[in-house]
Amino acid sequence: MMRTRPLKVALLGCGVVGSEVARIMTTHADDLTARIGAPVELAGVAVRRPDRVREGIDPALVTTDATALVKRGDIDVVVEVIGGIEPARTLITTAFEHGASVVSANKALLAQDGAALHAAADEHGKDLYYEAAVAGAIPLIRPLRESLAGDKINRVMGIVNGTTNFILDKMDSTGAGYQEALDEATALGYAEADPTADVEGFDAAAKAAILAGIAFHTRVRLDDVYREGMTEVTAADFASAKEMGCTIKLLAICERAADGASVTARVHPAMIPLSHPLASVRGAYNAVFVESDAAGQLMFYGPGAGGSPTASAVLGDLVAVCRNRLSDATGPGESAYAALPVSPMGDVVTRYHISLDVADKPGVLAQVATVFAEHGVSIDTVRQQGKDGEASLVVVTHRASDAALTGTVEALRKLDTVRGVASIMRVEGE
Ligand SMILES: NC(=O)C1=CN([C@@H]2O[C@H](COP(=O)(O)OP(=O)(O)OC[C@H]3O[C@@H](n4cnc5c(N)ncnc54)[C@H](O)[C@@H]3O)[C@@H](O)[C@H]2O)C=CC1
Ligand SMILES: N[C@@H](CC=O)C(=O)O
Ligand code: NA
Repeated sequence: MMRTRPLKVALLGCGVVGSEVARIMTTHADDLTARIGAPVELAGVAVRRPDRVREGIDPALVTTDATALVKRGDIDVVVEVIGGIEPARTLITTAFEHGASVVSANKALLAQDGAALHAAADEHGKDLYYEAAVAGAIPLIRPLRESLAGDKINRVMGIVNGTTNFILDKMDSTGAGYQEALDEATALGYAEADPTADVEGFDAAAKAAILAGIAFHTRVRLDDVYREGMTEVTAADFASAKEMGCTIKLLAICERAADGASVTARVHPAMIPLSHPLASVRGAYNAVFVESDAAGQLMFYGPGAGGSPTASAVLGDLVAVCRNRLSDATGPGESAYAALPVSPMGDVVTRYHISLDVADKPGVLAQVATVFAEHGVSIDTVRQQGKDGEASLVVVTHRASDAALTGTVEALRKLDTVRGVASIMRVEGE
């Protein structure tokens, strides 16, 4: 049954993502009408700089008063793509209060205040959808929230930040410098307004918090996620990785503990075997592995950043929310019933690659091996090579807890024969 009265959409932000959302809404108008069951029209576009020309957008729709737009009372769906915490948070809750549902791409806000925003949506009987917030164009939120709702998810691991994957890929494959690769990613529209969010791991950590919350039916906030960025990754690290038959990726890893009684969420650079599918993820692409009891291992892959890919996810949510509005229904809200504790990073068990600068003299290797043994960390391989009268000692461990590894490294630093700890990197994907 086709409705003729259009559903009204308010677009907040017309930047990299918002401008693509507006473009697709226009170019795909007929298809959207057929798929939704009613026309959908842009009722207003909130911007910061009204003087800029926005191709394909009626200037009469452009306003700098986003608050007045969300308060109109006749808006069906607010699409929030301005980013940041405020005024986005207030605009979203105001939208719910004035009868609108919300589609957002704002992972920073959802990781920080997702529970409160879901509560506001529930209070007003409205939808809050955010497929675009994690892994760009890749359908991941809805499969986790809906398709796998009958399964028990145990692990979500992968590359969820396009900017850093673009940089690491450039550094590894072309020898490009860090800043050069970051500048290119920014020019291509991949990076956050402040790229520190990308390179210091905050963006990936926000996404990890969102993924863990949905996968484990537990509230996980940004502060619960262990976070390391990729700014310390060096050409020497890539060389070490190559010697191991690995490359380096910034990974988000969310896991249910073996006893199922707790969960962990972490973001950090890691060595990945070249034989692992994640090793071949290029540019700003993302790839995420999901492991669950019944489905086994699933892989999701696609563009993780960029205006058009992200707009694809926003439009998918817009169609779903519009359909819900027409049938006076809402989709699934927050599910946090399991309320599992989030364990600290020290409880995480994985493998480690440690590079030490040591004195090249008898007994050093035995000393180092004893420290590992004293902390219960089993050594898998050791490689030593002379370096200017000293030596470089590379140790790869078997699986050990992060707490045991931290204690080992602290003890190694105290040895007179250890000149320094050149690098520590986790080894994943084996
Ligand atoms: N760029 C990407 O590849 C992706 C971005 N996102 C998220 O989408 C959101 C938007 O990102 P981008 O489009 O890349 O950022 P952007 O900076 O290109 O666009 C944001 C726009 O919002 C405008 N704006 C800021 N405050 C405003 C206000 N109070 N009222 C009206 N307009 C305002 C800015 O002037 C800017 O034009 C962010 O939350 C980001 O994390 C999510 C996935 C991918
Ligand atoms: N800056 C983000 C944009 C998409 O979420 C990224 O690089 O992944
Ligand atoms: Na997505």
